[in-house]
Amino acid sequence: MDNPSGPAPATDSHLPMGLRTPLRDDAFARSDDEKISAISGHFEAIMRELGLDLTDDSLAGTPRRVAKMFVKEWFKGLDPANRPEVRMFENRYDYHQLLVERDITLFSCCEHHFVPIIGKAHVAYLPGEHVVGLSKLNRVVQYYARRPQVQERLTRQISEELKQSLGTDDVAVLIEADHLCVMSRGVNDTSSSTLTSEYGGRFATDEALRREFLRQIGK
Ligand SMILES: Nc1nc2c(ncn2[C@@H]2O[C@H](COP(=O)(O)OP(=O)(O)OP(=O)(O)O)[C@@H](O)[C@H]2O)c(=O)[nH]1
Ligand SMILES: [Zn+2]
Repeated sequence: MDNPSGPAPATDSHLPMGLRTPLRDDAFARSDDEKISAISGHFEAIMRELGLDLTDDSLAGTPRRVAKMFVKEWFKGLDPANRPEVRMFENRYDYHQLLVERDITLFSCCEHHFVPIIGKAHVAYLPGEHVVGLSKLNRVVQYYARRPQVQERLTRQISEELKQSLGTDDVAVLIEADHLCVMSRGVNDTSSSTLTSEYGGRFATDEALRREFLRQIGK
């Protein structure tokens, strides 16, 4: 959704300072279409500098394609207008055991190199008086993944959002991901992967519960 110019809610104002994605105050002063036009021009300059011929049929549309991909797909989680609404339902089933949403597809982008981070997120919580629609767990993961990220902050942002939305500290998040910046350049290591986790409430204190979560996600 485009933001008209004017004050917009600051991204992550609901999160503690240290967990917020660093953004300028005027981050949403321009509409998505204005950003796509500007980024397209900047990316065209990069391609020119690399010596590419922008009159080539196959390359001509690339600057705009990349700009659109950045604004509308890869980085759409920067815009608070895209923050998913997480509605809770009364726990009529009286279900209070572990609920695990595992193997959530995760596409993110390394904020140091602007190349993909690809992996899976596993999240769990202990339902109290309310339960959440399952897809909302996936949506929360996707919202925070679709930003320039480091895996540690992504893990904690998802955990904090779920604690607030679900109204409980009993939340677990584990992310396993491959960083293309490690695989395709620099150390060029294609076999290592990165695991991060955050355990809140009873997951932090109850080792048996944590073990059960890890067993259920196959760890
Ligand atoms: N902690 C953390 N580091 C990350 C993540 N993604 C990438 N990095 C690291 O960020 C670091 C950036 O370090 P620099 O030394 O400035 O960059 P570089 O010269 O490209 O480093 P090399 O990758 O070692 O070639 C690298 O070590 C990356 O592996 C992440 O999600 N979390
Ligand atoms: Zn990187």
